Amino acid sequence: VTVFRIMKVFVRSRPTATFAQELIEILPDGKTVQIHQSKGRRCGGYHAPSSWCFQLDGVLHLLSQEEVYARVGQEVVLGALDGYNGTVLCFGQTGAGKTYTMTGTTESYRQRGIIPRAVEQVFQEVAKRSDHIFSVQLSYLEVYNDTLTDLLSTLAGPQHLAPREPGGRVSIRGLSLHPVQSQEEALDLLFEGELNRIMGAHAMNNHSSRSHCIFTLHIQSRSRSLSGTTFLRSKLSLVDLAGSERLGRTGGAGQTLREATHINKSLSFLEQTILALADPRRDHIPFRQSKLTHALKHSLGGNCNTVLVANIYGEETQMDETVLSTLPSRMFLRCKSCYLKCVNELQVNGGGARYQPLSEAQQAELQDQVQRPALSLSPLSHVTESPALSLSALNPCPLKSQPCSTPLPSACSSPPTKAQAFEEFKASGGAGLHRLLRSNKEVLQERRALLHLLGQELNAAKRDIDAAAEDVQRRGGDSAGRLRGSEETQDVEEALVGRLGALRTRYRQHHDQLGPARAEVRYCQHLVDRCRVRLLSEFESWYPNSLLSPREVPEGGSITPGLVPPDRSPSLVSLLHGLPWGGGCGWSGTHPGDWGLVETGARFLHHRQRRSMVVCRSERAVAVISVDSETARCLDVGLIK
Ligand SMILES: Nc1ncnc2c1ncn2[C@@H]1O[C@H](COP(=O)(O)OP(=O)(O)OP(=O)(O)O)[C@@H](O)[C@H]1O
Repeated sequence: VTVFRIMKVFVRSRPTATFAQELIEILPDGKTVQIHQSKGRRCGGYHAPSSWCFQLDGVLHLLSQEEVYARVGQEVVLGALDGYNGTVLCFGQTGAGKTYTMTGTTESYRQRGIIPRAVEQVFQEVAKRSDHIFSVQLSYLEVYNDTLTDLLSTLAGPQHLAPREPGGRVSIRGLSLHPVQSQEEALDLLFEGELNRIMGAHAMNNHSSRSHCIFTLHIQSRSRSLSGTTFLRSKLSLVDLAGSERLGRTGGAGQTLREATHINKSLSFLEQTILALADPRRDHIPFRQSKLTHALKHSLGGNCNTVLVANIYGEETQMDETVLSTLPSRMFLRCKSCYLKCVNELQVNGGGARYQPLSEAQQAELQDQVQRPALSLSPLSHVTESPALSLSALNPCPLKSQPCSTPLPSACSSPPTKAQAFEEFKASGGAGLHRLLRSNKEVLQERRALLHLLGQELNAAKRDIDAAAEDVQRRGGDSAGRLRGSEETQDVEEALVGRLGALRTRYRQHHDQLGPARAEVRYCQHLVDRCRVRLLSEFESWYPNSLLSPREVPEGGSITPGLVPPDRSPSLVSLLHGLPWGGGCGWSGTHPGDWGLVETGARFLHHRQRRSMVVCRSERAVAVISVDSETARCLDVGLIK
């Protein structure tokens, strides 16, 4: 019978200024949540009880990343180093903080999540447990629309493909395993995978939050002293599940609907699998129902420490999603240490949310999945084939001539170069990201300076040790020749030896700080790289849109500020020349079909139906001009001084 070694369930709430404390009540024991619903409110096709009470292993409300890790991650990591599989799994609605919990934000080192902290702890423990030989390998897998992608397949260098062992510990054929010797190496791979995920998401229409991600450390250890002891093997799986959403809520069609269907189906299968594992009467566990559950085989049942973190977004508008999709999921209800008592009406309602019955087509697809042979991995071709997100992408577009710097009415057919457009982007749509990049760079510089200082101190300590050791040696020689046995000599020697000991301790302390400091610099460097890639990739999607003609933009669609249609130029030019600051606010495109950038800070705001709004700014005033797009007549000018 498969049982969980330890199963814990936590709820983590994302902080919000409008936390619905009337509806979500956290009891003082820190382990109980009561959800209150207005009576008779219908949720998902059944009458919800008016009040639900969840008893958990902990409610992580307004806790820092460090505190969350201490409650959620530490024990699982220690278990993994002792040879027990461990899994931490975040689930919950979109935007509730799963990725924040698992990986953390790009904003600061302090806000790093469970994965980087677990990596840090693993290597700290490995260093401590010097009586054992450890080897650590790493894999990073993404499951999107029931397709598996190896997020580290792009890496050159030493890597192993996961073997298909007869006993079947690793069952995903083709998944690359990367040996890692240190925290830094492991974090490198984490960031590499994240980068691939971001770039893949960019290439594939931003599905980053629509995929499940499994970051796994494969740990193997053996005692150094006991010969003949067997290797202990364990897997530490850190799982960031795609956001659960009800299909109706997403309101999507086509790809969005397909994604949502896949997500919900795979989450439903995961739930069934966990329920089956938690039920001692079950002898068959349906791991092969979906790629996600297959990939998590050995990371859930058996001798596994499993921690579920239900991320919730505690705003009133999110209540249905929180209550329906996250808390009363049956997985959540029946897990060993989590039981639910419905204060009022649970028995009447039979408890638990019900999933929609599967349609015939869905059943057929499932049948097909079940019968499909072993999983295969799709190569990450979309990543490598996507346009390179490097600075070369910012080279001026060949179609465009020199930037126009002459004020109108001189004709100039040059819309902004790509590099200029990038500057514009950094000041507008990408301003937040650009600020973040700058602040991350500052943090990086600070950490680098600290590391440098530490290195210098370490070198100084080393020099002092060498000098003191020489001194000890020299005096030892002297005393052997001349002063042997005198009390004074013994005192001096003792003092010297004491000093040497103190210097060595100082050296060791600095040395111990060096590893984490290096890792921190690496981490910050990666944050900077990641921000840079994000900025570039967002620019790449912004840039073509910024060249759209308002006539090509669907009604009500947004137009990137900065560009105005050239065939409106005569009226605009005269209009702009009529403004209080004269012709300083010119604009450049005049060729039909071409586009011009309004210079000197004038911006095209939006175009709706027949109206275009242009904002021009000078040092003295701001003008908002409304133009009829058909006749190019000025409809209205507003001046703000
Ligand atoms: N505990 C928290 N403290 C501070 N900010 C948070 C917290 N949880 C989430 N956030 C912020 O909320 C936003 C959404 O979080 P996140 O991306 O982690 O959600 P998610 O559940 O992973 O969403 P998705 O399912 O779409 O991937 C992010 O900007 C994140 O930084």
